[in-house]
Amino acid sequence: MTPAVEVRDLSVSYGSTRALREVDLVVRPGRVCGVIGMNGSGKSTLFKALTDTVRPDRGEVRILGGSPAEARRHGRVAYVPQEDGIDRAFPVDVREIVMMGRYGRLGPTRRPRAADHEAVDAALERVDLTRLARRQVGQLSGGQRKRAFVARGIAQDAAVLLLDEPFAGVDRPTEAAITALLRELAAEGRTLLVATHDLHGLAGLCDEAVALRNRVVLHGPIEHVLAPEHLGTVFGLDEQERR
Ligand SMILES: Nc1ncnc2c1ncn2[C@@H]1O[C@H](COP(=O)(O)OP(=O)(O)OP(=O)(O)O)[C@@H](O)[C@H]1O
Repeated sequence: MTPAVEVRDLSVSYGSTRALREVDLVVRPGRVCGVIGMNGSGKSTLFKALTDTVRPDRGEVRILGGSPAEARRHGRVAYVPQEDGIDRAFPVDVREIVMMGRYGRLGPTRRPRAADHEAVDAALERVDLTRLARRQVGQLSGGQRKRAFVARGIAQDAAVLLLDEPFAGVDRPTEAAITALLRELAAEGRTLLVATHDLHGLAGLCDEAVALRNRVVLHGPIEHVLAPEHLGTVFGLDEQERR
């Protein structure tokens, strides 16, 4: 089976800062993989490599067997940001955010067709935001905004979703609702990578996890990575103790 995500010997730097070194990672379709590590451990850089927004020093990245540029062009990969990067004062509503997931499919007129509107309606329904479809994005709660961006990925029909801190700032019921939704997406065969520095909530969401400290320090089933004896490896406590 072609892996959903395949990273071989990937190294990325920003000037003299080596953000990722010699990373190998294979994630099969339909899996939810946590990408865990402290601030600065390279999680965002890995996502940038998967979305073709950073140039690696060396190594190879494949999304469903193709290059990240192809995956991006065909809308196979969607990014669900932690902070949405949209000015809260910017006049855009939930429906328009979700419609952005269809942009890659719109013709030269950029005018959405019936199929695009239907896909947006279905995505809104799925994340339970139908009733807030015309709400300005600046007037949403953090949890609602996250769901709007997950809906954008659903409308895009992306096979691979990259989620940045999906539980940051959301309450427990919202966390449970987001977890259930993400598990459903995985059950449909989509692949999810979930970046976080917080281990909370991962056990119920992820099948597996990779721990980064600018390189892969651990990768395996979620219960293995979260085992108490591995926390030192995941967070680098073993190195601190040796100092
Ligand atoms: N544009 C940039 N220019 C220079 N250095 C950068 C840039 N982006 C990231 N870095 C550095 O690369 C390393 C990895 O950063 P990255 O953002 O990938 O980590 P992260 O795990 O996503 O962190 P966080 O949890 O804080 O978001 C860090 O040392 C960071 O300071």
